[in-house]
Amino acid sequence: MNVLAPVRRDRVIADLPACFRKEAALHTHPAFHPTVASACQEQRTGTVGFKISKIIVVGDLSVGKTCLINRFCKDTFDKNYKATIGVDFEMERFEVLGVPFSLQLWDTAGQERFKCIASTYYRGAQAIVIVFDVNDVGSLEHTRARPAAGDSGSHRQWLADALKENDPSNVILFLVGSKKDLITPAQYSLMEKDALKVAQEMQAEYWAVSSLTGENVRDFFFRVAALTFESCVLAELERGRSARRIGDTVRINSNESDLYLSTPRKKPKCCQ
Ligand SMILES: Nc1nc2c(ncn2[C@@H]2O[C@H](COP(=O)(O)OP(=O)(O)OP(=O)(O)O)[C@@H](O)[C@H]2O)c(=O)[nH]1
Ligand SMILES: [Mg+2]
Repeated sequence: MNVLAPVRRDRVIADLPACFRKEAALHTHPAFHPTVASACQEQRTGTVGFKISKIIVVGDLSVGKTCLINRFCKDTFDKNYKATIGVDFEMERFEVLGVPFSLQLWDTAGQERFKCIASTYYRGAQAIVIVFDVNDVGSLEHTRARPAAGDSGSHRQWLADALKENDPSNVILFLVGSKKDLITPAQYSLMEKDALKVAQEMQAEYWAVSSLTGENVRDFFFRVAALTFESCVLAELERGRSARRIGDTVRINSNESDLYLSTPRKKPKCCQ
């Protein structure tokens, strides 16, 4: 796809999309960070408009990573399982607060035998999306390294593996429960308690989606685009400032409603 193609009208983000659950959100601000909003208004976003941000999507085999990307990018759904071999990617262009912003969505293989190919593409991600199936508690356990009691065998450790190739303090994380259409509301509420705990431990933002019905898919990717954009602009501004004031400490993001972004990410327990 030509990255210079015009931005589709339905990829224009003028307001910060809301989080899914405030208990596990990257932040709960009602609007874009004021510094980001004014930088965009004054066209001081530096190279952000020319960059392509890499988003990697990881998780167990058959949890629905490919379907999630296809629902958003192509508005299609295939009920037949076709394993991803290695990796695949889709490009999506947005316009956020008037600034062009491109995301490269990397769809990786969940199957163990293709994982070594896929993991070579993990490097340089701005955001990591870790997908599990809300109907399969094992796939939630496999998102982090620590095995559940009594769970034996190989553990895929999606978070730890993806973080190994990236700077944990500069990457934003999303934990996504898929196939929400296959679970009853009662079962879902029970499962969500565990998922929120895992998301909090990872310092990830939690979402639950269905690629079959499309529920929350567009809202989720808009939130990914908006938060990745916000973090890119803040990083760009910080770089500009520190270049001008070498030796000065510049703190541009401090507010109590930031649940995760104002504190550097600790190494997750699973990596210790
Ligand atoms: N009911 C339902 N089925 C889904 C949903 N998402 C995916 N599936 C089905 O789950 C199976 C696996 O989906 P994929 O998207 O191929 O899974 P994947 O995570 O990409 O798998 P790998 O490429 O092997 O890692 C397919 O049969 C899909 O039709 C969903 O939201 N609802
Ligand atoms: Mg796939």
